[in-house]
Amino acid sequence: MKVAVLGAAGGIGQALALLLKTQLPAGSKLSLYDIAPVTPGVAVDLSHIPTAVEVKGFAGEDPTPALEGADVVLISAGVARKPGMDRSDLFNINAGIVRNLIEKVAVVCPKALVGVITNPVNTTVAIAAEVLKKAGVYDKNRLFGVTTLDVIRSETFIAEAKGLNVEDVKLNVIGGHSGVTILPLLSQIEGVTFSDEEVASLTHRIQNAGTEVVEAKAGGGSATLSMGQAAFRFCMSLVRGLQGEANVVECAYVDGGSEHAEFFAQPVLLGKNGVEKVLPYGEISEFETNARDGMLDTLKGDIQLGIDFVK
Ligand SMILES: NC(=O)c1ccc[n+]([C@@H]2O[C@H](COP(=O)([O-])OP(=O)(O)OC[C@H]3O[C@@H](n4cnc5c(N)ncnc54)[C@H](O)[C@@H]3O)[C@@H](O)[C@H]2O)c1
Ligand SMILES: O=C(O)C[C@H](O)C(=O)O
Repeated sequence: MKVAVLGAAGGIGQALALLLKTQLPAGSKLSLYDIAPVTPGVAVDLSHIPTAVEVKGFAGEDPTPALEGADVVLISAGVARKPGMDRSDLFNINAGIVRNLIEKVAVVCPKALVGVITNPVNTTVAIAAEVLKKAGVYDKNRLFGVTTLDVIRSETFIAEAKGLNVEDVKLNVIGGHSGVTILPLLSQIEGVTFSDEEVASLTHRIQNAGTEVVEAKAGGGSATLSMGQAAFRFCMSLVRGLQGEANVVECAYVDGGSEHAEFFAQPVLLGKNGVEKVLPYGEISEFETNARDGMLDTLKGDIQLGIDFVK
């Protein structure tokens, strides 16, 4: 199993690389790429940790050596938000970065499962899809927008608010990954009830949790450590699916034939070819129905921006 992290010298990349070095299955290869010259050094640093995972680092303009033979590619290359910015403000810089990296993926490892972390995810995933289509190698089952941070935040905040064991909180978060497009399905959590006020305030907190971190870091970036953990969880689920494990399910932003939008975050069953099956997200409340329907113009606009960028 070979996992490549693009953007590996950054805040997310380094946290993710550490988790992967310590917890990928024995015999795996971890390949780190970033334009930053420090990247081979990050790999040397990690290589002193005694695990059976081989780590190599690559810097410079060309990610090709890092991508050769990759089964999974995770992309966190790009710029992060500062206070006062929306994720969409990152489009001007990050759209081109994701396009260029995916062009290389299309040539070097077109069968890899690709997880896009770089914001604005609602748009960068559409960019990735268009680039892969242009190259004639698009497989919708192999491309994912990583929305796992919304899931782990929901689990954490709900457990805190309701005094639950966080291990027992399981839920789907659907839609996309920004503001109103993030929709946690609180009504589906078993064994708890929420007042209307709790639903409104928890939903709002989950939708704005990225901004909560951006403001707390006061210009020093956005979520990196929690995102490292979220990307790690998602990557391990991809790996477990590739290895043939049954019943591996995660929510992710995929081209899954949704009636709502071309890309939509919902639960997917993972397997040897990426998405084995797009799963229904189940019954939802009236509040959630209104929130879902209300997000769609925003989500579709974000997706169209990505399609237009490549065309
Ligand atoms: N999907 C999510 O839930 C989620 C969560 C947090 C952050 N993010 C996004 O992830 C991205 C990275 O965040 P971060 O905090 O790690 O930022 P960071 O600035 O710490 O790291 C980004 C890294 O990307 C590298 N980079 C820039 N251009 C590159 C290129 N062309 N090729 C390879 N590497 C390149 C930089 O050198 C840097 O090391 C941001 O766009 C951020 O908004 C997404
Ligand atoms: O909010 C951001 O800009 C980063 C990330 O998308 C997050 O949700 O923390």
